[in-house]
Amino acid sequence: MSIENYEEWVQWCKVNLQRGCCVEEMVQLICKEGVPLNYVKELLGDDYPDHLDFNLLATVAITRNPKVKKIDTDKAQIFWVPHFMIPSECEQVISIIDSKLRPSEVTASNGDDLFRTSSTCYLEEQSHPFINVLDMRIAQTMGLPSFNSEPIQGQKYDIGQEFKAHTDFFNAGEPDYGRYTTPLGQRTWSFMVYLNTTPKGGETFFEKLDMEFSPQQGCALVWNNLNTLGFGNSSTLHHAKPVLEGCKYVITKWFRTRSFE
Ligand SMILES: O=C(O)CCC(=O)C(=O)O
Ligand SMILES: [Fe+2]
Repeated sequence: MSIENYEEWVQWCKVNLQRGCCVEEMVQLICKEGVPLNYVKELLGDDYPDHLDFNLLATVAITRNPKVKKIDTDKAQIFWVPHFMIPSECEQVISIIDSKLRPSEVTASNGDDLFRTSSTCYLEEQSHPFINVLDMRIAQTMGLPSFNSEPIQGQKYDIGQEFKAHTDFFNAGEPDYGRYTTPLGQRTWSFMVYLNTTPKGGETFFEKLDMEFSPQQGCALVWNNLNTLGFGNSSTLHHAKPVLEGCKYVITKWFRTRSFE
């Protein structure tokens, strides 16, 4: 082992493990200090979580499915799934969402009340037989187990409503990181389905890639929020642009690292 401050890192790991700190957050913080991953694994020994295989995560089934379109960029893994749901399925989910809606919340308030103005609801698997079918279809398409992913979330945007530029992963070092990542771990892949074709506006805009996607009924937009070291990929910054005409309905499912265990 030949990194600077080795003994200090050993102590730091010991103290923070004893304090019950989130190991994933520790891994990210040590990596951020420039310590290579193989040393981080050595420092944490048996406490290094085996489920953190981000290379495996980057090669899950959806990345190898010929019916899925890979978006042409080397900065992020983004996929477009045409006809993931048929129109009657979309209509059915829209009516379930309409019966459950409440205004959306953001995970950490940033002081901007207009940051996310859509309405939201959770669609737990047991809430409706079709939601269970959908949950399994999403997991199968991803090639990831659905347990330890978040329940499907439904959202509706009316005219003028949006979700300003944000990333879906949680930032290590931020005050609520531990709370958000316990017990499911970091967010990995985002799987979003457009339930209707919005006549104008409502595009999902990846500003760092200068790419945007218009809501098309039944199509899914899917992206990996992490890079192969497990860090949040800042190129996945995205903005759900304001709806200009009609409305927009989406469902989203976020997978988490602990689904690997
Ligand atoms: O509605 C969209 O286009 C994106 C939604 C989104 O980014 C989210 O819910 O995290
Ligand atoms: Fe998002």
